[in-house]
Parts: sequence; structure tokens; C-alpha cells
Amino acid sequence: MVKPRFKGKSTINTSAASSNPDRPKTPAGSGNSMRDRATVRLISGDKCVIKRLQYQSTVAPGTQARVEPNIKWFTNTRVIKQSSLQKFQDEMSAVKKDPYRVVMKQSRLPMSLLHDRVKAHNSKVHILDTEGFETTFGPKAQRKRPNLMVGDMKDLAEQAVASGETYSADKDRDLVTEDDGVRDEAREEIFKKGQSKRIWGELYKVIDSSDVIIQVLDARDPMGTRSQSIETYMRKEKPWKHLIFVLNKCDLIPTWVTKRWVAVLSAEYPTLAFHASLTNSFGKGSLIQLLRQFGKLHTDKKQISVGFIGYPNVGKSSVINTLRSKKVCNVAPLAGETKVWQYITLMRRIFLIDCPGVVYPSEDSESDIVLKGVVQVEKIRNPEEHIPAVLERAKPEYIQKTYRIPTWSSPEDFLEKLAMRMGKLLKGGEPDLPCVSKMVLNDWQRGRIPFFVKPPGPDGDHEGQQKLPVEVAAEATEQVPQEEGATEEQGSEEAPGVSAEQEALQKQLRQKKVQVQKILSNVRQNFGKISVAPEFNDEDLVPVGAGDLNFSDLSGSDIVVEEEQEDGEEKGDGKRAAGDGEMEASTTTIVATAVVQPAEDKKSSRETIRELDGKIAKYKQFLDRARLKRFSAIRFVLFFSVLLITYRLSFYSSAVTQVGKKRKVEEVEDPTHQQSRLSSKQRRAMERAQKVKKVGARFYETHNVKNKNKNRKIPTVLNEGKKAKKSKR
Ligand SMILES: Nc1nc2c(ncn2[C@@H]2O[C@H](COP(=O)(O)OP(=O)(O)OP(=O)(O)O)[C@@H](O)[C@H]2O)c(=O)[nH]1
Repeated sequence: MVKPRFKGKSTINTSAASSNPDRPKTPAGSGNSMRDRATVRLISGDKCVIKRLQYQSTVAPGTQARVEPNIKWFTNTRVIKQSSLQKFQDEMSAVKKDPYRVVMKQSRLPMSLLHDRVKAHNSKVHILDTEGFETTFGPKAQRKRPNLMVGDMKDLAEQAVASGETYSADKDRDLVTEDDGVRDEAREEIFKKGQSKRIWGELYKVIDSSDVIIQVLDARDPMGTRSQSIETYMRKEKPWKHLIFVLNKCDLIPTWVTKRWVAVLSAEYPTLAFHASLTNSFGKGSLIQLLRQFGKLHTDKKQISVGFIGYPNVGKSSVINTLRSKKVCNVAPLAGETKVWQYITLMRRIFLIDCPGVVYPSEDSESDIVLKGVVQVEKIRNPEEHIPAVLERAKPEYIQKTYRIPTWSSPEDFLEKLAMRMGKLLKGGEPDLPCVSKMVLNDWQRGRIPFFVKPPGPDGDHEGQQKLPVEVAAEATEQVPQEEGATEEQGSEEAPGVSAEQEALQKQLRQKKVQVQKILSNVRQNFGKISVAPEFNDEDLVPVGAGDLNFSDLSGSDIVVEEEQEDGEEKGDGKRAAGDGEMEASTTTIVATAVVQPAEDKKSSRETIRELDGKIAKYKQFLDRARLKRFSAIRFVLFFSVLLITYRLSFYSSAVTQVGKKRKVEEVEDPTHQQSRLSSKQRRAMERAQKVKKVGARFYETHNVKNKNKNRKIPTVLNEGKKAKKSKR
């Protein structure tokens, strides 16, 4: 027989809490002695008399607590005049807007006084002071709240017409359309790379921990890899941190493009050009110098941290490796190689922080994302879809040169021809389009297809007019002493009430400002030293609107100073090969030679210089390759000196144009005539250079092989000495 179950509410408390006297008993001997019912009741307060202590007493509900109106609360305060406060606010806002100036020790300043919140405060909070609740918000509200931005019906009609003209159905998110059953496919997960909460968390950690933040940009598309939102965040939330730009991968674009981008970006933030490489870097000296100076600025800190942020694959880790001259961070041509932030010690007082690449919110299409190198090519499901974008962006001649395909009618046709040429065929001779597409995308991401986004043209900002950061900083430095003097004078006139302590603080601030400006004015870069890898055609090697390029842009004492400085820095590192040094010296000579030439016939000399620049870049490239193949230093220098002579010759020949056309024609047409003008020493050098047919690495010098010594020829003098010894014996 089944026992009927009790269905009513049980009075037994089944909780196992120690405050429940009816809780299940622990087994005897388990070591737990349970509280008995009386103890539980005692603890729970049934029998306790609990009183508040004296200091815990509160006022009765409804009464208002007041702070004693005592004068002691107002001691230790200072009063300043409204005009002084206004002046302070104006100057401070000017400093805050200037990226080249920084306010130090903000916690010591009455920053809350500097933000003028009066308007917002009035408009929001004091409504009820002037108008009662009922007249403002209640059902009988009388207050009119027009939210139209027009004065009358005519304005309204005009505004409606104007907005009707600019209306675009594509941008209207509220437009109701008929469901035709076709919808956009949801984006693949791989296209959301770099946008996760975790990555953004890493970014904010890096920003919070850094005193100096370096935003690394890809020189091929600086604006596409730049984050305006982070810059705004930094300006608003972390204005005391220094933000600078590093334009990396400068070796992949023509030098004039680098120069112009640096000028454009420097108008907003200090910008340095950089080529990250362990063997052949550019900008390393300048960046280290800049960081050192920032370190000196923060003498109150034991060390400063420098955070590297930016888009995936722009080369943040490579820049850090270059600064350390060894591989301290993992680097890969795949986006997302850096997973978490990492600390690296650059010097005793400077730490570097590497951050994973972050993709900022934008309207980028899937192809844009792929071409910016955010997505790993291997993971793309339909790589062929992105080839039209590649063919659109890269110039056809570069594609022809890279893949040796003369013409194509469509992206598919191009892929088919490429597959045939490369032998990437499937069963039955079908071209393997996904395979070749991936190859092309990989080449694009690794910079093998020459490409760059053109900087704002000369119409907007002329090369000649665009000021480089150096110039801006130098000007600012020049202006500062005057400003300083002026403020001091005004300060003493207008604010006699300001205490000596505050004055000292302001003085300190001003000194720091001047220091930051000095730092920036000390950093100079010679863009001519960038060894550009891709072979650009003449059109791309010459800046758009080259007419703006003055002789003074290329020559002048500045360039020479820069050159010396950078040489000095690199030598200071003590990691440069002697051959390299010689090569750089020769380059300097060429530039210097160009500087000396008179500028009578501007057009011809400019053209010549451009030609020379192009050739120098090519030969520099050749020399770099040669260095990698370990050419002997003697041949190396010899080769370069011969080249130098040839260049000088060609330059002089063009300079002679101004003397007499006829003579120039003779010189150009008749190379023997040129030779006859050379000194005998130069002629011999040229002949010797022509004789050298095969220049290669000596196998036994570079390889550790057993029979190395057997094959080495012993100098004859030594041999004779040995023979003589033997004969004596
Ligand atoms: N040609 C050239 N390639 C560079 C340069 N700097 C970096 N790279 C290459 O760009 C690729 C990406 O470099 P990383 O340093 O891994 O880039 P990252 O920004 O740290 O990438 P994440 O780890 O995804 O954030 C590597 O293949 C580098 O060799 C440069 O100055 N010139």
C-alpha cells in the first residue's frame, strides 16, 4: 500500500544553514559540533540587546543634516580674479589643442576650474528655478519647446527642398522595402578580426600603461590604417600622453610620397618615417633619439613606457625588433601574430609595449579588409572575389611586370592566364583559380605588387608650402620666448593675487612646453636614405606637380646637416658595416655635388636631378643586394666609385647645356668624347670596372669546408721563404 504524501506547506525548515536549528545532523564523530537551538537563537538576536554606539547614531528620518558653517572650512584656499581665470582658461585650451605642447603634472592644477561648464549646467539643471514643473512638463504645460531649426515657414520650405535634393535612398536606414527574399549574406567571422572585445581590452591596457603612444601606420595607405576614434579618445581622455605617428614600410613607396605624407600627417601629430628591418633600417636613430628625449622630460619617473598601437600587420612588432636590433617580438606576414600585449626593455629607462593589431570601426568592404592585410589569405573562402579590387588599385604596368601577363580582358581572364603560365591546373587542364588568387593576394599583402595611396595633391597643399614638423617645431620654438615674455608681463599686471607657488608652477609648465618643442625640432630625417625596394616607373618616381619642387627642397645646408646627423646616429649604434658607411658617404657626395650646381636653367637641372635620384635609388638597391651576397668590400667600393664618376659625368654633361647646345649634342652622341675629357686615372678606373665580368662570392671564404686550406693559394713570397729554410737544412 502506498503511503499518501503530505501535500500541505511543511513547517520544517529544510535549509542546511548553520542558523537553522532544524538542519540535518552531522554524523557523530565527524569532528563538527553543531550549535544547539539555544545558541542559534542567542546569535540570531532573539535574546540579544543590541544598541547603536554613540558615533553610529543617525538623525531622525526627515531631518536635514547640515555642515557646521565654520570659517575653518575656508582656510587654506586661494582666490583668483575672474579675468585671471579667463586668461588661464584661454591659454590652457590653446595648449590642449596643440599636439606639439603638453601640460605636465595636471593633477597639481585646478583642472575642474578650467572646464567651463556654466552653460550646460544652466540649461539643464535650472529649468525648474525659472519655470515651475506644472507649466513646464505637466498636462497643462505652457512652455513652448520648438525643436525646428527654422524661423518661419519659408525657411522650413527651403530646408525641406535642400534636404530632398541631398536625399539618398541607400543611406536611409528607415526606408521600408519589399522583401524579395534576397538578403546580404552575413559576414564571415574572419572579417571581424581585430575587433573583438578582448583585443580592444588589450589596446586600452596598452594606452593606460604608456606615457608615449606610437600609432604605426602603413605608408602605402596611411589614412586607411589610421584611427581617428582613438585619436579623439586620446585627446579627450588622456591629453597628457604624447601621441606620435610612425609611417612604417617606407621602403615600399617612392620617397616623394613618404615626404609628402610625413608633411601632411605632421600637421596633426609629430610623424616619423620608418623602415623596419634588422639589416637596413631607416628612422631608427631618429625614433630612439625622440624616445630618449621624452625619457628626459619625465625625470620624475623611474622609467617611461612607449606603447605601439595600430592596424594588424602594419609592422608594430617589426619596429620594436628594429629598435632592439634583434628579434624580441614574433613577426609574420600574417595578421594577428601578436596575441597579447608584451613588455620589452629598450633601455634602462625606456620600456616598449607591443599591442595586438586593432581594427577600428569603419565602412570598409570585405575586399578593403583583405587588401589591408587584416585577414589571412589561407582562410578566405572565395579569394577570386577580391582580385578585381587588386586589379583596380594596382597600375596595370606593375601587374604586367610582376606576373608577365601582357593583357587581360577581365579579372577571370587574368586569373586564367596566370594559372596557365604558372602551371596551376586542376584535373582536365582546368585553371586552379582559387590557388592563383591566393597567390596574388599574398603578393599584395607582402608588398610585392607596387602600390601606394597618393597623398593629398599639390592643389590642396603645395609641397613648397607644406611645413615639415621640423619647421613647425622650429618656428614654435622661436615664438615661445616672445610668448613667454608677454605672458609674464601680462601675468604680473593682471593677476597680482596669484601666489608665488602658482607662478612657479606655471613657469615650470612653460619650461616643459619649450622642452617638448625643442625635442621635436631636434629630430630630422633625410628621406633620401630610404632604400626603396619596388621598381616604380618614372611617372610614380616624380611627384605629382613636380613643378612645385624647388631646388631648395633638395639642396641646402639642411640636407647636409640631416645626413651628418643620421650618419652619426647610425655610427653611434656601432652596428654598421664599414662598406655600408663608405656607400653612404658616396651618396652624400652625390647629393652635395648636385647642390653645388648653378640653377640657371632650372628646368634642365631639375630633370637631371630627378634622373640622378632615380638612378641612385636603383644602384643603391643593387648594392644592397650585393651586400647580402657578400661581395668583397674592395670591389664594392670600386664599383660605386666608378658609378659615382659616371654620374658626375652625366651631371656635368647636362650642366654644360647652358654653355652651348652644340657641344652637349656632341657629348651625348659621342661617348668617346666624354672619355677623352676624363683624367687618365678616372679612365683607368672605368676600364678596370669594365673588365670585371664576374663578380661573385668566394665560396671558400664563406663556407666552412674541409679542403678549404688545400685550395687556398699561399702567397709566393711566403713559399719562397719556406723553400729557403728547407734548403738551409
Ligand atoms: N617591406 C617592409 N615590410 C615590413 C616592414 N615592417 C614590417 N614589415 C613586414 O610586415 C609584416 C607584418 O609585420 P609585423 O611586425 O608582424 O606586424 P604587426 O603590426 O606586429 O602585426 P600584428 O601582430 O598582426 O599586430 C611582416 O611580414 C614584416 O616583415 C617594413 O618597414 N618594410
